[in-house]
Amino acid sequence: MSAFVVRAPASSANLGPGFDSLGLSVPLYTTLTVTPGERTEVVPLGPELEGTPANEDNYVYRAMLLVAQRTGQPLPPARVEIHTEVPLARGLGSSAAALVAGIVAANRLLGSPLDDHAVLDVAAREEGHPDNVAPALFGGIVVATLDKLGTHYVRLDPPEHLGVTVLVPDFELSTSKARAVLPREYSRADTIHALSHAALLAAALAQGRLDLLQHAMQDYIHQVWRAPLVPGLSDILDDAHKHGALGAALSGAGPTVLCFHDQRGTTASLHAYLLGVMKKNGLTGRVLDLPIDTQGTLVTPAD
Ligand SMILES: Nc1ncnc2c1ncn2[C@@H]1O[C@H](COP(=O)(O)OP(=O)(O)O)[C@@H](O)[C@H]1O
Ligand SMILES: N[C@@H](CCOP(=O)(O)O)C(=O)O
Repeated sequence: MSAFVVRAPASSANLGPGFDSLGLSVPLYTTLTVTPGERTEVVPLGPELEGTPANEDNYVYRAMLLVAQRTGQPLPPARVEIHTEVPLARGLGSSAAALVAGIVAANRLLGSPLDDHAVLDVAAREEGHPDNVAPALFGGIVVATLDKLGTHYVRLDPPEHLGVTVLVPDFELSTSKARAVLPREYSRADTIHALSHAALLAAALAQGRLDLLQHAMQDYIHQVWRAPLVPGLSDILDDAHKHGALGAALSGAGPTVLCFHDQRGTTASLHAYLLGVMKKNGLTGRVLDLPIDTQGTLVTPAD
């Protein structure tokens, strides 16, 4: 088998009330160059991956082994070079991109015994929720569930003109730490609020109802609990729409914050506002405008 490249995108999960069930992909990529050979080598490259293990403990390699376990076939030896543009532990799904890329690479090495749905199921079970891995695999916006019966999903093409602005602070927040602050139980009122807003948000995204996003993205399931971990988040959720955002949410478990914008307009005032909130809170970071990635994970021949 010749060498090949797997490219998996970053993702922004939850989008407010779609906790563990709704996400979209953005064009920042984790790339694996896989060269079948005599022995296994894991080679993390570039500054973002400094400190990640260069051996079989690497998260990408552990993801590859999941396919061997699922199929009962041993993983053929290969050199796996890993590069990523996704900032780690910022709420942009770096672990999901690494997981999906590893699973897709191993599946390819084994002659593709798993179809796309099975790849998603392996990834979602490992991650524990499907809202990052589904858009990382399929691109676009994905609504997904994971339960005892498996993983189910609907992929949506992004509405025309819908763009994303992300504020990526210069500090890490691990997903496990940001999950640990969530309550174990929710009131009936908060549950109904979340269900109705997540359903409205999915329908609004499906029909391109950009006018509904600001309202539909209201959430009391996770953002209120995580706000103390992300200085400035509450201000942005309350006020970003006054500066041109169509809606705002904590991206995944944070600390990145996502705003939607209309690509036909300018985001200059939104950028100035977001940078100002960061400065007011003594933080540094960057603001990026990104389209929504529609390709998901791609496999191509290596040069
Ligand atoms: N390309 C990669 N190679 C190896 N490990 C990775 C890679 N991307 C992410 N990881 C692992 O995932 C961790 C971040 O995962 P997580 O806390 O879920 O944050 P997020 O997925 O939001 O970036 C990193 O600290 C690292 O251990
Ligand atoms: N639904 C999860 C999403 C975590 O996303 P990540 O990009 O922070 O890994 C959660 O909110 O915990």
